[in-house]
Amino acid sequence: MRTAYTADQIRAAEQALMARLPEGTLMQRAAAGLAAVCADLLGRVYGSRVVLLVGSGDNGGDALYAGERLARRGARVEAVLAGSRTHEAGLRALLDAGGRVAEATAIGQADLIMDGLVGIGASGALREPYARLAAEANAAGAAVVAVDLPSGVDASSGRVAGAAVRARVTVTMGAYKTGLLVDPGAAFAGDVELIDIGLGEHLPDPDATALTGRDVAGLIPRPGDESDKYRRGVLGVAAGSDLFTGAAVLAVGGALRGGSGMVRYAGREAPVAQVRSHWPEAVVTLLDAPSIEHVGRVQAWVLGPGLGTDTWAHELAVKVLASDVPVLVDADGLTLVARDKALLRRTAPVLITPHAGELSRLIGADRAGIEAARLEHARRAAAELGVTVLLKGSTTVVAEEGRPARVNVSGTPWLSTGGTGDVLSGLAGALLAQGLSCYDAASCGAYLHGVAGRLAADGAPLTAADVATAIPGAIRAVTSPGS
Ligand SMILES: NC(=O)C1=CN([C@@H]2O[C@H](COP(=O)(O)OP(=O)(O)OC[C@H]3O[C@@H](n4cnc5c(N)ncnc54)[C@H](O)[C@@H]3O)[C@@H](O)[C@H]2O)[C@@H](O)CC1
Ligand SMILES: Nc1ncnc2c1ncn2[C@@H]1O[C@H](COP(=O)(O)OP(=O)(O)O)[C@@H](O)[C@H]1O
Ligand SMILES: [K+]
Repeated sequence: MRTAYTADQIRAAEQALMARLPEGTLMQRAAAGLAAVCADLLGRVYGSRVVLLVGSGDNGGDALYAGERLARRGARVEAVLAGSRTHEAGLRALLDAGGRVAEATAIGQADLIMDGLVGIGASGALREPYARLAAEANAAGAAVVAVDLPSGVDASSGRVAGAAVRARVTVTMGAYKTGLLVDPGAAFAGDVELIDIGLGEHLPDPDATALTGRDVAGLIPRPGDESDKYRRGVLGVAAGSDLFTGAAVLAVGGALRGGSGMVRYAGREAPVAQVRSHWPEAVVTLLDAPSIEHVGRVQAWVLGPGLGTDTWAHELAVKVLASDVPVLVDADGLTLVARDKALLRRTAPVLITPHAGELSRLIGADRAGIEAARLEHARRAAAELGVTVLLKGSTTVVAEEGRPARVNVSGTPWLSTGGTGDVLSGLAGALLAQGLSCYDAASCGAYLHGVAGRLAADGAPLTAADVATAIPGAIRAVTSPGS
């Protein structure tokens, strides 16, 4: 599991560690790791041109000491001093090693640019001349290596309030910062290399985590010798309408690949006909009234994809949410509960799976604001609504009160096509039906959905149905990697 921390958490851990070490030790560890990554990127250090963008704090200090190391190996290292102050000892070390101070025009000549403008000490949007230097570095065409995090990205949230450095690689010190895992920040970070500076035992519980394939493999159930279809969990799907039949087909498609023992589909005439013809495996109930009385026992429900928002759909939502099993609410189900939030007050768990637009209706925030601060809004929704939230988008965030947010980056932008969300709701619902908590079902579902998206796309457009088809391959990839 990748663990990530806020700037305050990192700072506190650093202070605890620093108190036990001779002054400057941590910065030398950071600089050594940073110089090694830069040397790798350069291939040949001797004769290469390296430009350091140096801010007034210790982030600039890291850059200067790393620059010193590269200069000692024969690189031509130039420091652009952006702040009103400069880390003095670092600058002296660089100059002693043959580096020099240069104007910003040097940026255009660089083979590699090191962004040491600001790190975890930053506050607010980049000020001048930092913002201009960030833009020049982005325009230069050289590989940009961000020190600790790309300047302009908020370490704790991933917010980008103005100009920001777009890094090829970010060399982060001691531990991941939450803002490196969450968009928009994550998109600026490039590949993130973690340098161990010994913070380990001083770190508190993480602010956010990201599951790895191995974590997912450890969490998802596998059938045992004694399994039967009922014991493996039965999922109910209440989705689709006469207008939107595809959503029902896709949600059931995702559900059938998610490992539950059985999928029961309940709906109106048109989606029932479609689900029957696509999925002989599903047990289908044609509802002549909005009731789940005759559907049979299930261990969890998926409610909402393509369901419509009319009175009939509302009545069905009321019945599903009145059940005593976990319910995943998606799409039109979210519109229904946004109108009538009392529906969410139930004793069994609720997992909601909105995209930013759907979440905006639920918590009265605007969509762009949610996309700019995904973590904050997912957490706020979890707290206000008392549910687990899976916020979809370029980075998926799973938030639940009292637990670190889980961030998922296994996906691909090819997933941004109609219907993939319906597949996700079926898949995550199937995991709920197998007994996973909302938190685990959401984060494992998002992870597998992302991997399935990658497998389905393989560099070209995909359809939502392709994603559903690729789910078993994704499960195989995490449970038996290399096979
Ligand atoms: N303290 C240590 O021993 C270690 C520090 N480390 C490095 O030190 C960094 C933190 O250093 P600092 O606490 O000195 O802080 P930073 O170097 O991140 O930035 C603080 C400086 O930037 C200025 N600043 C803040 N926001 C700004 C903005 N929006 N626009 C322009 N200027 C802005 C401030 O005036 C301040 O002078 C870490 O990110 C990491 O790179 C690491 O080397 C690990 C060890
Ligand atoms: N840029 C992106 N990168 C990775 N995944 C994405 C991106 N955009 C969307 N997705 C994923 O694609 C799916 C889209 O779901 P959703 O918005 O509900 O679409 P629909 O309602 O058409 O099914 C979600 O799982 C989301 O996280
Ligand atoms: K930086």
